[in-house]
Amino acid sequence: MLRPRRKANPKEEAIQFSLNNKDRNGFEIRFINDVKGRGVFSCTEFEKGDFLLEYRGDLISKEECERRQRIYHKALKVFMFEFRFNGKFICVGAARDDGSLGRLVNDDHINPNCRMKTIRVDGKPHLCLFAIRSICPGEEITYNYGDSEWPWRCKVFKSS
Ligand SMILES: C[S@@+](CC[C@H](N)C(=O)[O-])C[C@H]1O[C@@H](n2cnc3c(N)ncnc32)[C@H](O)[C@@H]1O
Repeated sequence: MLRPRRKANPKEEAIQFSLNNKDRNGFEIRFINDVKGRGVFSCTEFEKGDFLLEYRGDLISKEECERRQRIYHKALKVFMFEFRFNGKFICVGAARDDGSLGRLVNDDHINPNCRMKTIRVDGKPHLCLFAIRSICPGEEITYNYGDSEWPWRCKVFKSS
């Protein structure tokens, strides 16, 4: 008799994809507009809780992050993701375009469909996006970048 297939545990999936340095299938990059640039869109359905993508890059210290911020052009500074882990400020620097998708996910502080969580893999932190509600094919993947005065949040965009 066929047993129902066990649904993968989202955290285990996140660990596997992080260890393999690979993005999962089911997403595409689209150019949105000149202000937002590119974004990541779902090509399939996801359920609340599913693991989506890792924000991949170099795991660096606060000092190295500040050094890179000093020399980077402003277009690259936006790829530095600073966070706290074990009480220390550290950073994932994703300025180098390695073809991964997590670095291209845009901000939405009003109605995001996923959330960034830090998971520990072999003692190291990995930044992973998990769905906070069901996601339909064609939806843009977004998360809340956090409470900061992000310049685009106060702009009123004219619809054509
Ligand atoms: C980590 S990058 C995300 C990928 C970026 N859209 C691109 O094409 O490279 C962050 C930058 O994307 C843009 N961005 C992200 N969320 C946005 C939003 N809600 N509205 C406008 N621009 C946004 C801003 O320029 C921000 O500095």
